[in-house]
Amino acid sequence: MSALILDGKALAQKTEEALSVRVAALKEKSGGQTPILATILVGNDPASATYVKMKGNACHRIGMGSMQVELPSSTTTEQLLTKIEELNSNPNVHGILLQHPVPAQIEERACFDAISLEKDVDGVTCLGFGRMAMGEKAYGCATPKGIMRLLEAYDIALEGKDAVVVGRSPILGKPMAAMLLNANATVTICHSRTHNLPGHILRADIVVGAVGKPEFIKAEWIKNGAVVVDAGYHPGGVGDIELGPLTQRVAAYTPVPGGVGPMTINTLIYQTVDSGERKIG
Ligand SMILES: Nc1nc2c(c(=O)[nH]1)N[C@@H](CN(C=O)c1ccc(C(=O)N[C@@H](CCC(=O)O)C(=O)O)cc1)CN2
Repeated sequence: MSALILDGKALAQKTEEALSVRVAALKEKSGGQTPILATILVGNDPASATYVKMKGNACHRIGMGSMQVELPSSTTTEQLLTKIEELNSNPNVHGILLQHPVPAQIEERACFDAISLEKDVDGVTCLGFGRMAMGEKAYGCATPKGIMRLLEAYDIALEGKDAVVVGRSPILGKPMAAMLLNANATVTICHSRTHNLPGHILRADIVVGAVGKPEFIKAEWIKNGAVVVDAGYHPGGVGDIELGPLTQRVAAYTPVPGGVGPMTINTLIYQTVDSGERKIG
């Protein structure tokens, strides 16, 4: 059996074409206004700098504006909150992205939650999470929402399926589980204290690797015919799941790179275009 490749890179590229059309229409209608995403990078973590740059490039490709805010590693929570408030009240800004992680002295949760709901296009606020989990309108958290969009594009059935999410972080594992539950999957969340992790994963029709540890989830723990989603990306181009032997015996899988990562950025800009249309259009 040869598995279906859930190609996030191709889907993101295709979606960008449609987003460019929407941005151009908005620009025409408003006499030149486009949605604008404000990105905030605190400190000098090279990976974070790369991701923020990739987000700015994606905005540029679809003709949308971006505003890059760069703050030093010594930034305090209060200083960051002041900057977020400034962006909340700037009518030209339609989405705000605070790149995670921030330096240790900053209360990241307080800063995420300071982002106004209408500009929370990265889906990181408690309010947005709560609304999403309750089935109310809110922008989804970028990576899990990107995964849901990818599964939908490839017609992967979720209803009644056993889904196991490995990882419980606030911007990945927890919202992923809530989104799968909203799609009527039967969801198990596994984490560092889970007993018999292989046993849980072996039952899964859908496995989501969201632990942030290279090849932590072993191929032998995954049953034949499962759908494998890997949200990890580590040096050497490996994810959280040991993929190699699986490609011949699972139903579908996300490649690393080129699977979940591009959908994270695509979902961020997709939701910023939505936000821009609400304000400008
Ligand atoms: N505020 C946020 N912070 C972080 C998020 C997030 O969604 N919101 N996610 C991650 C990092 N991340 C985006 O910020 C991200 C990671 C990886 C990729 C990606 O496209 N990776 C490529 C490979 C990388 C490359 O080509 O250099 C891939 O998988 O194909 C995009 C976004 C943590 N922080």
